[in-house]
Amino acid sequence: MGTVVDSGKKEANGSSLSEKKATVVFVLGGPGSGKGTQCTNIVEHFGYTHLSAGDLLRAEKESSSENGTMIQNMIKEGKIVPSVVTIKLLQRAMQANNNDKFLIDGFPRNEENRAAFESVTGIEPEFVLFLDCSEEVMERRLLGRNQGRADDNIDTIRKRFKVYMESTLPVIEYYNSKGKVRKIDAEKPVEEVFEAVKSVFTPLHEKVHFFGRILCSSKTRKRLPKSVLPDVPKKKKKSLSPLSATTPQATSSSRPDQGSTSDPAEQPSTSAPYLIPISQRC
Ligand SMILES: Nc1ncnc2c1ncn2[C@@H]1O[C@H](COP(=O)(O)OP(=O)(O)O)[C@@H](O)[C@H]1O
Ligand SMILES: O=c1ccn([C@@H]2O[C@H](COP(=O)(O)OP(=O)(O)O)[C@@H](O)[C@H]2O)c(=O)[nH]1
Repeated sequence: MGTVVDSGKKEANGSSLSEKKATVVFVLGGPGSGKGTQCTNIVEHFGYTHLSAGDLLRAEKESSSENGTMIQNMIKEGKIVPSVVTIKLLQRAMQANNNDKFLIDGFPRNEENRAAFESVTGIEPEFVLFLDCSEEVMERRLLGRNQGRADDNIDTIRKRFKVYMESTLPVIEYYNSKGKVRKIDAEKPVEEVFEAVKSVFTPLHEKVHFFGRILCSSKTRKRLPKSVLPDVPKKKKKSLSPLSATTPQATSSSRPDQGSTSDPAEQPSTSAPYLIPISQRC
C-alpha cells in the first residue's frame, strides 16, 4: 500500500499524513482523457476518496485572496501552478478526510510536483493509473465538456496539450521505469474503460498475503485477464522451457507505450503458479 517512507513529515496542523498510512494512487493522462469520469467510478466501486488537484485549485481560486489571481492566470494559460500551493491543498484535503485510500487526479503534473510531493508528504504512490488517449479524441471531449471552464477553449487546450507532452509524460515515464504504471486504453466508451480499470484495482482489494507473496483466490484468478497471470501447468510434467511462463504485465510495461520489465526479481514463480510476487500486484 502507498509506501510511507518517512513518518516524521507533519502538516501545518501538526498531524502526519504518514501516520495515516495513506494509500495513494495517482491518476494521470492528458486533459480530457477521462480522469475525473473514471475516478467517480473507482470511488463507487472501491471506496477511495477522490482528490482532483484541478478542482482543489479552482476552489482555492474562488476563496483565496492571496493566490486567487495567480491560480486563475495559470489555469487560463494552461500552466502548472507552483507545487507549494497544490501540495498544501492536497495535504489539507487528505488530513481532513478519515479515509486512508486516495485517488489523486491530475497530479503530479511535472517532475517538480512529483519530487516535492514525495519529499513533503513522505508518500509514494501505490501505482499510477495512466489513461492513454489521443489528442484528437481529447480535444473533441474537452470542446464538448460544457462545464463552463475557462480553459476548455481551443487556444488553452493546445497549450495544455503542450504542457502535458513536455512536463507530465516524463513523470509517467519515471513511474513506469519503477514498474508502477498501469496503462489503460482510454479511447473506448466509459464502461469499457472502467472494465479495464477494474481489472487493475480488483486484485489489489482481494489479495491475501502469504509469506511475502499474494495468494489469489481461484475466483479472482478466473476474473483476471490471462495475460496478467503466470501459466498454470495442468499436470505436473517436466517443462521443456522453464522460462516460458507468461509475465503478468498486461497493464504495466517498462515504457508507457510498450514492452515489459525483464528484471528477474520481478518475475512470477513458475513452480507455484497461484503465488505471485507482491510487486506484481496479483
Ligand atoms: N471514455 C469516454 N468516452 C467518451 N467520453 C468520455 C469518456 N470519458 C470521459 N468522457 C467525457 O469527456 C469529457 C472529459 O472527461 P473528464 O473525465 O472530465 O476528463 P479529465 O478529468 O481527464 O479532464 C467529459 O465531458 C466526459 O463526460
Ligand atoms: O496539479 C495540478 C493540477 C491542475 N493544475 C492546473 O489546473 C488546470 C486544469 O487541470 P485539471 O486536472 O482540472 O484538468 P485537465 O486539464 O486534466 O482536464 C491545468 O491545466 C493546470 O493549469 C495545476 O496547475 N496543477
